[in-house]
This record gives sequence, structure tokens and C-alpha cells, in this order.
Amino acid sequence: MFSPPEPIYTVSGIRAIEERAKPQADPTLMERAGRVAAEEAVRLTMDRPGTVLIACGPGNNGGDGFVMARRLLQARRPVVVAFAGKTERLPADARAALEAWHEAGGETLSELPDPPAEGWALVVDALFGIGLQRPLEAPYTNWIDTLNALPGPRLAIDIPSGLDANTGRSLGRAFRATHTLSFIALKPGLLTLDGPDHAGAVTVRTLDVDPEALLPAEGQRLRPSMFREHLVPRPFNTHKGSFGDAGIIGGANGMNGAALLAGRAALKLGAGRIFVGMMDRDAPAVDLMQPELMLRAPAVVLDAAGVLALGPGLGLADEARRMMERALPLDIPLILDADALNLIAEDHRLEQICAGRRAATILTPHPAEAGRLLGSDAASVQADRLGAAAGLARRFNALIALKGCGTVVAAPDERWWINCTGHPGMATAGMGDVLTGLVTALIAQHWPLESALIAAVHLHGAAADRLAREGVGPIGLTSGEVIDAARAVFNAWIVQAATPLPESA
Ligand SMILES: NC(=O)C1=CN([C@@H]2O[C@H](COP(=O)(O)OP(=O)(O)OC[C@H]3O[C@@H](n4cnc5c(N)ncnc54)[C@H](OP(=O)(O)O)[C@@H]3O)[C@@H](O)[C@H]2O)[C@@H](O)CC1
Ligand SMILES: Nc1ncnc2c1ncn2[C@@H]1O[C@H](COP(=O)(O)OP(=O)(O)O)[C@@H](O)[C@H]1O
Ligand SMILES: [K+]
Repeated sequence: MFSPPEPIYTVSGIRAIEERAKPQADPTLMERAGRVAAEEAVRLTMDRPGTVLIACGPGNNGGDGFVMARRLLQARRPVVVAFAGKTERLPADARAALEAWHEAGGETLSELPDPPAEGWALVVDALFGIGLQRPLEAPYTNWIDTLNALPGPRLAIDIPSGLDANTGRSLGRAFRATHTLSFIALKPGLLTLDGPDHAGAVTVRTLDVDPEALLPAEGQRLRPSMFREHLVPRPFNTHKGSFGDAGIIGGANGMNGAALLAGRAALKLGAGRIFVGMMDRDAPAVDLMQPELMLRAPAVVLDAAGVLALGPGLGLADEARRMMERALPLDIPLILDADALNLIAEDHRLEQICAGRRAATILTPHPAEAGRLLGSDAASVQADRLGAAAGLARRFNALIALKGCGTVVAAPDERWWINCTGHPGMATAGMGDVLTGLVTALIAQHWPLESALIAAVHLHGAAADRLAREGVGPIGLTSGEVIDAARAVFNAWIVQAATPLPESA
């Protein structure tokens, strides 16, 4: 549960590590990669006798495949290699690996063979790794279509072919793996956008290289160990004033529910008092499902809150704009979501006030909101989620959570994290409002901003994962259900964090 965060590197980072590790590497990194890939194949086919198919490409990813094939053959495992490249154009290491494969008695086919009657025991994709340069075309797209149509386990070597290792975009076509064995360290593309749909279960083998000793981690996969120090039981001698006054402003006509969901999430994650400012003058005076929430006029909430979230159901009316004008200069932490972001995107003056704030700011855009803030669009944001999140963090001098599959959290000082909890059942109205409430509650309880944001993002997904395991969703999961599950997961984390490690650990 509290395993250390895992480093993530972009392609240039992995290349730099490789350069530094290579001179000392004996056996070579490719030899090590092929060996661990063969081990993984043996593991995946423990109860599946039969032939392993390895599709090898024109670069070093193909070289890994040749080493893997040789190792499997030496272990008396039937293996068939199809090579989609030209021997004379292979890089030196890969060419040596092909020669060693042939010397060991192996053969290469130039086309993908038909599967045997009993099917392949395992299909291995060693076509392209981190050297993919451009969208795939025929014949590679045909190879990948054929491989993707085969039943049984499918293992990608380093990264599924066709997936951009930096962005997670499928370039033209991408291999759909059930398992990915990635070398040295995680790459962002495995964890965000199209990555999780193509990578399956991801395992990292470092090849006996300590990446962080050679290059500081560029990013990290989000883990509870990163905020463990704040997961502490409450002292007995406390009162509601000890846990902060959270404000939520939103809930315009037709969108009352958004502000209430955020308020309920803040309440159930432990904020001391929650004031919800409803923009809709006809909104109910009390949330009958959650009467603990104090529904007040938005202007009253501005004065009462120690931390303020603006946006859930805020609307784009002039009143909402005026509310933003009053809130942005306040010297308290602000969480800006939904229409608060849309208002800033369409008003340069608001943008300037926001970027110049002295107190801390958190923005939680989904890709379309991020696109509006950047003056681009959702597609451009999705083409480079890390770049978009980092760009927003710099532009607004704020912490950013760019939501979606593999939420990217970015800080203004260039650090970034990718979250791997959550599932597509969360793609439902109101889910972002719940996240806003969770962040607000942790800040109200005096968590440092960065820890509050990464913890809330991780918790939000972990709560949805827990519900799915219990049969609540993934499809049809509701945002309200996630609030109760987040409370349960959060309290369980605190218990686990307080449990001392066994002596032997
Ligand atoms: N880093 C490490 O530490 C270690 C790395 N190792 C392994 O090496 C892999 C990286 O190898 P790599 O650099 O040779 O790149 P790779 O992915 O095989 O592809 C390059 C080839 O593909 C071609 N090509 C590219 N795009 C194309 C397209 N769209 N359509 C068609 N062709 C395209 C490109 O040709 P070109 O662009 O010049 O036409 C070139 O021939 C890495 O993922 C890992 O598996 C391990 O051995 C040990 C440790
Ligand atoms: N496919 C997915 N995988 C993981 N998380 C997802 C997925 N789809 C949505 N989410 C999460 O659900 C939330 C949706 O937020 P948002 O788009 O703002 O919804 P809304 O505006 O309806 O409240 C975000 O936290 C997002 O990261
Ligand atoms: K691959």
C-alpha cells in the first residue's frame, strides 16, 4: 500500500540513462532485456503449453525480441519469430542478436504465420519501442491488426508498438497487450490517454540499472506513500474549528447539484464547517439530504471561507463573473474548476488576476477546459497531456490536475505526477465536482496544497476502484456513491499508515 513512488521518464530521459548505463553493462542491456522478457513469457505460459510467437521490428525493440527468442529456445520452448525489417538496416546490437538467434538454430519468417490449431501460447510484440517516430503505416498496421485479433495473452516488449511513449497517443494503430514488460522505468505513455487501454498490466524490470542514480526522476507515479505523513489520526482534544471552514461557490440555476456534490464531498472528507454559496437565488435553503451543509448567499461564503472552491455549476452569467472578480484577489487558497475556468478562459483580465494571485491556486480542468485556458482545444491538450498540464502550471503559477484517463498533476516548478487509480465508470456527470470537494476538505484541514491535491486525486480514483471491486459499477457508478467510498478509503488509509511496519521490513 505504501510502496515508494515509481519514477517516470520520457524517451529522452530513458535514452540519457541508457547512455550512462551502457558502458558498464555486461551483459548488454539488450541481452538483459531479452532475458527478462523470456522469463516473463515463461511466467505467462505456465499453464499454456504450445508455441510462442514473437513479432520483431526493424530496431532495437526487435533486437530484444531476438534475444528473448534465443533464450526461450535454449529453455526448450517452441518459438516462432517473424521479422518485419531488413537485416542490413538493423542497429548493431539488434543485428548481433539476430545472428545469435540464427546460430542457436532459430529461423525468421518474413510474414506473420497462421496460428497453429491450438493457437499461440503467447503473442509477443517486439515491433517498435521508444524509437517510434511517426504514425504506423502498412505493412506494420496489418501486422498489428493481425496480432490484435489473436486470442490469448499478448505481451508487449517495453511499450505496445504504435503507442507514443511520451504522450500515450496511439499513432495510427497500436498493439493491444494484455501485459507490458517495460525496461528501466515507466514511460508516461503507458499511464495516460490511450496507454492503459493498450498496455494491460504493466511490469517494470530495471535491467539492474538504478535509473534515479543516473538521472533524477522526471515524473512520478502517484502513490499514497507520497502523502503518508499527513495520514494521521485526529488528536482527541479537537473541535470543528480545528478542521477548517471550507467554502464552495457554484450551483447556478439548473446546476444546483454540482455545488451540493462538492459540499457533500468536503463534508464527508472531514472539513469542519462547509458553506455552500448557491448562485441560484431560487435554490433550496437547505440540502435536505445533507442538512449539515450551510447554504448561504455566495457573498457570505466569500467572507466565511478559509479555503474556497469556485466553479461547480457556477455558470457563465455576469453575476458569476463578478463573483470571480471578488474571489480571485482573496488571500486564501482557491480551487478553480468547471465554469470558473471557463470564465477565466474568456476574460483576459480575470486570467491576469488569477495568474498574479499571491495565495495558492489549484486548477482542475478536464481536457476541454484546459484547451480553452490554453487558447487551443481538447484534441491539442490530449495530444500532449504532460505538456498541457505543465504549460498551465507555468502560465497560472498554480497546481494543475488535468483530469481524465491518467490524471496528470503538474506544479509550476516543472514537477509532475500521473495518477493510475480510477476507471471509465467515473466518466459521469458530477464526478469532477466530487474531486473539487475532496481537495477543498483536505486543504481546510491544513494539508499542504500539493499533498492535498495529489491525495485527493488518488483517493477519488481509489474510491471508485473499491466500489467497482464491490460490484458498484464501473458502469452506472454515481458521483454521490464515490463520496461515501472516499470517506471509507481515507479512514482505512489512516489506520494503515498508523500500523507499524513488521520488524523484518
Ligand atoms: N533504452 C534502453 O535502455 C534500452 C532499450 N532497449 C530496446 O530498444 C528499444 C528502442 O530501440 P530503437 O531506438 O532502435 O527504436 P525501436 O523502437 O526499435 O524503433 C526504431 C526503428 O523503427 C523505425 N521506425 C520508427 N517509427 C517507425 C514507423 N512509424 N514506421 C516504420 N518504421 C519506424 C526506425 O527507423 P527509421 O525511423 O529510421 O525509419 C528504426 O528502425 C526500446 O524500446 C527497448 O525495447 C533494450 O534493448 C535495452 C535497453
Ligand atoms: N476514463 C477515466 N479513467 C479514469 N478517471 C476518469 C475517467 N473518466 C473520468 N475520470 C475522472 O472523473 C472525473 C470527471 O471530472 P469532470 O470531467 O470534471 O466531470 P464533471 O464536470 O461532470 O464533474 C475526473 O476526476 C476524471 O479524472
Ligand atoms: K513493442
